[in-house]
Amino acid sequence: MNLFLGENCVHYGEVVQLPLEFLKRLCLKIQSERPESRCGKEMDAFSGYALCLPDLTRLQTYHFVEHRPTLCIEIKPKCGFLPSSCHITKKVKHKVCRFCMHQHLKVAKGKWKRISKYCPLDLFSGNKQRMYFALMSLLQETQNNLKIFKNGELIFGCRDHRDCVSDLNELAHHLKPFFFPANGLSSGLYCTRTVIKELIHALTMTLLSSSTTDNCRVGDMKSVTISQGRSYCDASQFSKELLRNGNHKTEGSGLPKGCILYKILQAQLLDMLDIEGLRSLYDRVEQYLEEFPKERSNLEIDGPYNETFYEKLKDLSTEDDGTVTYAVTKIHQYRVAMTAKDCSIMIALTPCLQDECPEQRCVVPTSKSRFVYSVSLLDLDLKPYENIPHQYERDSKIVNYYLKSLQAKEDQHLLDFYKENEDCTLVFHKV
Ligand SMILES: O=P(O)(O)O[C@@H]1[C@@H](OP(=O)(O)O)[C@H](OP(=O)(O)O)[C@H](O)[C@H](OP(=O)(O)O)[C@H]1OP(=O)(O)O
Ligand SMILES: Nc1ncnc2c1ncn2[C@@H]1O[C@H](COP(=O)(O)OP(=O)(O)OP(=O)(O)O)[C@@H](O)[C@H]1O
Repeated sequence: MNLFLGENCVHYGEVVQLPLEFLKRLCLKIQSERPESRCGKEMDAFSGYALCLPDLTRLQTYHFVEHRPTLCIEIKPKCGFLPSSCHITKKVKHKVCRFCMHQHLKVAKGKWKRISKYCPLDLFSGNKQRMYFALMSLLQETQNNLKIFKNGELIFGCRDHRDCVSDLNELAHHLKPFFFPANGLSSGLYCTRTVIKELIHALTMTLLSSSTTDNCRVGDMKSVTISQGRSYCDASQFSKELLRNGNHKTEGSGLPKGCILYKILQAQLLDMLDIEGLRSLYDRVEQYLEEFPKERSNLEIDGPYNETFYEKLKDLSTEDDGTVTYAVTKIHQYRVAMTAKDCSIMIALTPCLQDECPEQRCVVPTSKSRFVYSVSLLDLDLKPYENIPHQYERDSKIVNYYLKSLQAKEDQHLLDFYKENEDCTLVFHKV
């Protein structure tokens, strides 16, 4: 993932050995504090090893600001494009993004109370207006897509599904000293709006800023284009609003090459066949492994995830020659894409003075303040090969449920229409 996303934002951490007794106690402690939906997960307490990562809620670049107050915004942006694969069987997948469809199922299952107005395609559009709408929607309905930390402590967003702190006035109160250090802003609605606007501006700037100094190889790969697919989602509230106002063109200004959203999107786009196209390739590999189980390591299903592995990912052709090699390459690419679709961005911001920090590209100016920032990525462990059948089932569940709720909504509209027009409805009965 480092080669796709750049070493500046990827932290491998350090493998550390820990006493088994300590790990066992830690495991028990964590298990009792897990949100209900994650109780099925278990920490590996028997390996004796752990991964020690830096605290990514803190600034990762400049150490002279180490003791200053820090804000960190964690965003889990999810999948930022509409698939265009010819293997797709349900047309709706070309028009409505996975996140927006999934919202309906999540609300029905009780994972979240309300449908979010956030649409990843707005965030990944590179269009500042659409990005503003996306970030504002995240602030209004954080779900598990937005968290804000102050000095390493969670002050906004969900700790778990029952414990969701998302009072914008309270957030503005926390943010005011960062964005308006000299005060001068009265409190109340105006203040909240102004402070939140400043936060969104700072986030947009960091998400669009390009890093030129890392070893990211996105440029090495032929970039995967999304021109075949549309750049907006039919379910996005932003697009609907535009259409309602008679504007039929949803703009996507495009992302600057090298910015974090561009890199994540490029990695996501390695999913070129969609899970519907991938499923049969998975079956091909499974069948082969049944016959030749020892080949598993030669096919590098479980790594090592090194340069050779990375080189293989560069083959973007989608012409199936019927070989196991082709199937394995597409599976590897899919796993990288899925990882990029589920990772989180940590943006750390620390105030800095006018004459501090010579490298302007690491500074984001706001109306009354100035911040040094660092961008890091979390949750980059490659999604397992074994997940593929599960992904396939989940995909069809999401799409089917969405279609069902769409149909129910249409039926309701029709019913309401008939009710409203009851007086003048002529009904013919067969005699
Ligand atoms: O499939 P999705 O899009 O629901 O993503 C899952 C996430 O749900 P989300 O939609 O973000 O609320 C899900 O997030 P939560 O646990 O619900 O916060 C996990 O990140 C899951 O990954 P893994 O199986 O734990 O490795 C994610 O599963 P993968 O599909 O990435 O394996
Ligand atoms: N290095 C870090 N620095 C700061 N915060 C972190 C770091 N790692 C994780 N977190 C916080 O913890 C949350 C959960 O982390 P993560 O998603 O990596 O756990 P996980 O691997 O999904 O856990 P599990 O699968 O055991 O439930 C993140 O969303 C983030 O808020």
